[in-house]
Amino acid sequence: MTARAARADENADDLDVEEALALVKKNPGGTTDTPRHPHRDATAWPDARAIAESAPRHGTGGRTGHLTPVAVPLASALGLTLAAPLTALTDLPSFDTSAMDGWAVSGPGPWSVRDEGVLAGHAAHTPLTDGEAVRIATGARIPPDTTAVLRSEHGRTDDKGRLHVTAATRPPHTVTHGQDIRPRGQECRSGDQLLPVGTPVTPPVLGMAAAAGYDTLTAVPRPRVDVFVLGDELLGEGLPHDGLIRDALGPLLPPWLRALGAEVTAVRRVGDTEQALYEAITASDADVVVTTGGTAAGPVDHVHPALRRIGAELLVDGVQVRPGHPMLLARTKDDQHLVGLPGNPLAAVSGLLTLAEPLLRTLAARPAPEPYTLPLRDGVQGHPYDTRLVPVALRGDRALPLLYNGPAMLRGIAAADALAVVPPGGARPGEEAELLDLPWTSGGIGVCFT
Ligand SMILES: Nc1nc2c(c(=O)[nH]1)N[C@H]1C(S)=C(S)[C@@H](COP(=O)(O)OP(=O)(O)OC[C@H]3O[C@@H](n4cnc5c(N)ncnc54)[C@H](O)[C@@H]3O)O[C@H]1N2
Ligand code: MOO
Repeated sequence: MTARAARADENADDLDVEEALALVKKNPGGTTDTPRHPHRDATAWPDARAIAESAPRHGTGGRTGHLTPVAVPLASALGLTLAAPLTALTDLPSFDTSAMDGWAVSGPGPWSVRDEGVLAGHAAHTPLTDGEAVRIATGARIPPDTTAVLRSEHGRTDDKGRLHVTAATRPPHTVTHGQDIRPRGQECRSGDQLLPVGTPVTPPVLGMAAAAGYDTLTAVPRPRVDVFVLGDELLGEGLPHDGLIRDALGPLLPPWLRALGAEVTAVRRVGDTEQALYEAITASDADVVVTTGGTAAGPVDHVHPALRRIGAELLVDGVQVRPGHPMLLARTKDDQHLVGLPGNPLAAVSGLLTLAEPLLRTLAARPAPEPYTLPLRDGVQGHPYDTRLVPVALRGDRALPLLYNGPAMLRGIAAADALAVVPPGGARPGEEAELLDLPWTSGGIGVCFT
């Protein structure tokens, strides 16, 4: 690795002095050589995720923890979860239907052909008599007493206008009873359950619901999220200057939250005072408040004091993960949670996936992604106590750890397909690592951001 690359691999996970000493000294308060975690109140990474996932079940959400279901027009329901079974409101097809363009025929041929044909979307036709045929389009209602549909490529009319079966049918020259007729109720009967509660609403679910007679779906709504971006040093546009830097999280968080199932109801810059933050949180009626910055112990880190003043219950106060260890989760009201993301941008992404993702998933009743692992192409340096989340690119069946993975850097994650979960102590080349997918790599950018 070049010196430049080594610098790019900087991780704020670089040990602080206290942590480094803890590795070489005996545990000061104990009798063994096992180092004690310097942030003993911090929650282990898997536990933090579990707490975030179950947090809404202890609020007003009740046992399931999800938001109260509502009737949602089909056009707005993509990505939601069904809160009532999708039960057919009609038989499908709702009438006997022609499966092909051709002729509806009655009895054995040859047939005399009626002058007027039958198109899709037209009401009942007069019954056919034995030996009669009528031109019919795919999807058109079958006239009563039709015995089969003869495909247009399997029939020809002679010079007297009589219809014959050509040799092309199998067996040749025959049309079997019921052929190319979709009988009413073939797919379902009115009242049949088509999809159970908990089904994610995908494009085919929308189509199925419309076909089955629905205009709205009973679904769990998207959790409403207010984003408060803290930091008087942040610029909304232009180049950094005079100690001011661009706000990277204002543009990053809203679409990512939407991809996690949220409706982003506000994105606001909040001044670096406890009062401003207190007012912003108490005025919010969102299901989830996400703050960025101000989680550590600096002179303008106001998240903890504001939460104390509100009387919020801290569910997670620091997590044993790098980057992002100062992240927090609080219950601000019975039906409102606050996720405090650290200000360093990759640390904020870590908090988003550790705390916001499971919290939003429960509120929206979305299914948990299937955990999966891949071998790491290169070894990854570990933190002595904490889990590391490291941006990786997926190349074939291996995960390639990316440089520029420090907490203040976005260059690695911007090129990544996933985050690898590296346990304390690190991972060797070829070792299997759990992967957290980024929503757009699995779902496609158009699907997940609508
Ligand atoms: N004494 C300690 N200092 C720090 C610790 C610690 O444990 N003890 N932890 C460090 C770690 S790790 C992180 S991460 C940060 C978390 O700090 P805060 O959440 O309080 O965030 P800020 O201090 O407000 O900002 C940190 C850093 O990030 C920049 N920032 C903030 N918001 C944005 C944004 N929207 N877009 C781009 N960059 C942003 C900010 O300018 C700072 O450079 O604390 C460490 N310190
Ligand atoms: O190292 Mo800190 O944990 O970036 O967030």
